[in-house]
Amino acid sequence: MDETAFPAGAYCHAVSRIIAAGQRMDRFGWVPATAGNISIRLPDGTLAITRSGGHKGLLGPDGVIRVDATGAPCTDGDRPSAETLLHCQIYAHDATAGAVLHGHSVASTVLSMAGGDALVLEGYEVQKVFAGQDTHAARVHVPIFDNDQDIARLSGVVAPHLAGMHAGYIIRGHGVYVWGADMDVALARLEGLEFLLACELERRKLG
Ligand SMILES: CSCCC(=O)C(=O)COP(=O)(O)O
Ligand SMILES: [Zn+2]
Repeated sequence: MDETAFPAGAYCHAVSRIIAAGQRMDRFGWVPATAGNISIRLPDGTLAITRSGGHKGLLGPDGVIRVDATGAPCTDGDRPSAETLLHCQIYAHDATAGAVLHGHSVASTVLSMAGGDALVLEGYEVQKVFAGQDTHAARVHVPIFDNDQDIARLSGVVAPHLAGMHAGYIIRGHGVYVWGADMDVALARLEGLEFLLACELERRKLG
């Protein structure tokens, strides 16, 4: 790592934030098995991101690696998240994004498999956690994209929709992507979105 590229300790701080975020997501059951991935943008534009295949609730410092803005590992042989390109795409699209979170909750998985190309959430006080949502009477539109094992192709489908998003997006039968200016904001948005999805699932069960 080029330690001169940003303040000393910034990488270590990012790693500890990612480890803590993984633990928090795990407590909610949003990263079962080896699901999910987490990243932080570093001051030089590179990313600290979870290594592919590890349990995100049990990360150690070795479970986080560094990639460049295109997703290429900074250390030969490192294998970043299989979904790194989706993180890179968000950072490239939004210059203010500082952290990206991806989880596989039951609610996002089940609701997205019920059909449709978006979830529209309305009437919930918690939706005010999203930028531009000043009242429960507004509508939060969360797009749903069909899952695809070809992440480059999937990112091409997501790309034209990024500009209009304020709460993140869902990949069908897979999970959510959420981001924020820093890890605290990203976690608050993830928690807010997952709360809304859990409510929506309960409402539909009530009929
Ligand atoms: C068992 S989860 C399948 C892969 C996935 O969707 C995911 O989020 C984790 O992949 P990664 O390469 O980031 O560990
Ligand atoms: Zn995933």
